[in-house]
Amino acid sequence: MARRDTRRRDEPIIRVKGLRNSFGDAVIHDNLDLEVRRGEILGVVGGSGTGKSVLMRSIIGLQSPDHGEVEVFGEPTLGRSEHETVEIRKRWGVLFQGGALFSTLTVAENVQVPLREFYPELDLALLDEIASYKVVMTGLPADAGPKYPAELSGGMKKRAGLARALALDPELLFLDEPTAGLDPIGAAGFDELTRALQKTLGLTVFLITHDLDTLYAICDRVAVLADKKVIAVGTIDELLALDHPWIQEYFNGPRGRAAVASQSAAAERVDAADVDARAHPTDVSERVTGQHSQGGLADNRARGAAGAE
Ligand SMILES: Nc1ncnc2c1ncn2[C@@H]1O[C@H](COP(=O)(O)OP(=O)(O)OP(=O)(O)O)[C@@H](O)[C@H]1O
Repeated sequence: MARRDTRRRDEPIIRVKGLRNSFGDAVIHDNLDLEVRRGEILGVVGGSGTGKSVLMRSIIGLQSPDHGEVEVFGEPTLGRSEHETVEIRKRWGVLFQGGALFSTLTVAENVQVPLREFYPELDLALLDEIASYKVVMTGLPADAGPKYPAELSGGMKKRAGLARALALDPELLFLDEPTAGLDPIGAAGFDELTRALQKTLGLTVFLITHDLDTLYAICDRVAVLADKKVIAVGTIDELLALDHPWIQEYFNGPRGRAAVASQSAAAERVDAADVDARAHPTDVSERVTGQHSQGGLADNRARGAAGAE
């Protein structure tokens, strides 16, 4: 599924311009602009109901905005048929809130859904092989493939959803609140996995989250939704320099401060782990599953979460 992309590396992968969404009289977005750069993890934050999921749905074509422009990989997506956007949709993967697995399908069958949709010519043996690979890649045990979602923990469901999102070897990954409902260790493990996948596979990640630890641990930039638009995009330090009440309260409140403390401690551990990793290099699959190093950040997030309470 290798593709040749002739676009310049510094062009945005997602460009949203003048977006407006409403439901009846309720205007959710008005003149919203956003650009997501190639290779970054962009965190998307905002109060509940500010329209983070509606924004993601507008980008991936599940929501028809009133007006505006959306380009993904340099191609417009709004107002085009499923058939016209098929080549674009093959290049992204989506993890919806809660995993959104089909409950009547096994984990492996869930992973195979996008493969069957976009590559109906693949035979069963190859589908099974790809599904097994994606399952292991997301840190699930190899025997998770034949299990049904009801047999999985919350964290395993998220990983299974991620395995499905990665089925088509996407360049762009959409994650909607991936750590919601996970305990601190599970959440830290998922963050590490996301970062390892992004680095190893060269992914661009659009990540909706309320989780401050996630923002500090893995996001390159953060976009803030408020007042029906993206009011600011930048690194957390850049956002902290802005005099906006919601931004100040969000990042400088008790949970924000706890996340900073936890992240500083984690960074020291990661530095130490990097030195160790250079001395004892591991192979790519181990790096992607993140299984060899899950302890460090998880321990610190647990301390951060405890400190935030
Ligand atoms: N299909 C729909 N019909 C009517 N209203 C909708 C629909 N989808 C979303 N909304 C409304 O749009 C607003 C934004 O919803 P959205 O799910 O994008 O918020 P969010 O920022 O992701 O919130 P949260 O952080 O709580 O998940 C909410 O008021 C929601 O009720």
